[in-house]
Amino acid sequence: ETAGRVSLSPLCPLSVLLSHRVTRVPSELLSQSVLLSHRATCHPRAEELQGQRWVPFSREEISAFQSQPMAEMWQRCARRVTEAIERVVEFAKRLRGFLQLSQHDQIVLLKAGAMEVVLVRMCRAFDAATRSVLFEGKLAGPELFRSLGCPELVASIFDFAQSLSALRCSESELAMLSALVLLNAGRPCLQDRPRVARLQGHLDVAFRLLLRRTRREGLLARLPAPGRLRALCSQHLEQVQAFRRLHPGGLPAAFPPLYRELFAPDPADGPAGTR
Ligand SMILES: O=S(=O)(c1ccc(F)cc1)C1(c2ccc(OCc3ccccc3)cc2)CCCC1
Repeated sequence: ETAGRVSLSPLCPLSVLLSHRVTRVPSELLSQSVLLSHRATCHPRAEELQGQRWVPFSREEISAFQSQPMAEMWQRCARRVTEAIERVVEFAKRLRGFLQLSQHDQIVLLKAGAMEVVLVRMCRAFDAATRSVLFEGKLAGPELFRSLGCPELVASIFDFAQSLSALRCSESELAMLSALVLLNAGRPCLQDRPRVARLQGHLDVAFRLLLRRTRREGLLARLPAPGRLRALCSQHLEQVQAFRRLHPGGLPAAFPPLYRELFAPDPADGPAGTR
C-alpha cells in the first residue's frame, strides 16, 4: 500500500479506518472527474454500446443513402456532428479550470478542438471488424456516404477511427485524451497561454499516472500523431468550401447555426472567436 493510504481490507478496524483520511492523490481525483464528465456527455453511453447488437444497413438502405441529394446528406452529417460538438462543449465546461478561462480562450480552444474530440469519440461507435460506424442507428461503411461527394475526407475519417479503435482505449483513456485535445496550450490566438498550459500540465500528469496504474504506458507511443487530427479537420474545412462553391448563396439555412459558425463563418461576422 502506498504511504498515507489505509488498507481497506475488511479486517481493518473502524478505529484505523477513521483515523486515516483515505486520500486519493489529486491526479487520481482529476482523472476520475474527467471520466465522469466524459461519461455524462458521450452518446451513446458506454452501457448502450455494450448492450446493443450493432446491425448493418441492408443493401437497399445503403443505396437509398447513396441516392440522397448531396445537400441532403451534407445536412444530415452536419446535424449529427453539430449534436456531437454540443456534447463536447458540455464536456469542456465540466473540465476543472475551463470555465475560469476567459470566454475568448474558451472559444479559441473549442473552435480548434471540438471537432477533434468528436473524431476521437467516434471510435467508441466504430466496429473495426466491419470497418463501419454507427450512423442513425445502424452500422455504416464508407460507401454509405458516397453522395457527400468527398470520398477522400470520408476515407480519412474512417482510417482515423480504424487506427484509434485498434488501440482499444478504455473510457478513461478516451476521456483523458479528449481533455488533452481540448486543453491544448499550443492553440493559436490564446490570450492566457500559461494558464491553459497549467491545466494541460495537470491533465498530462494525471494521464501518465493513469497509464502507469493500468500498465498501459505503451499507449502513448501508439496514439495517432496530433497532426493527423489537424489534417483531418483542415480536409473537412476544404470540403465545406468546395460544397459551398457548388451551392452558391452560402450553406443552406438547413445547416445548424453552430456548424455554420464553426466551419463556414460569415466574414461579415468579424474575426473568429471574438463575437
Ligand atoms: O456518423 S457521422 O455523421 C459520419 C459522417 C461521415 C463519415 F465519413 C463518418 C461518420 C459523424 C461525423 C459527422 C461529420 C464529420 O465530419 C464533418 C463532415 C464530414 C462530411 C460531411 C459533412 C460534415 C465526422 C463525423 C461521426 C461522429 C459524429 C457524426
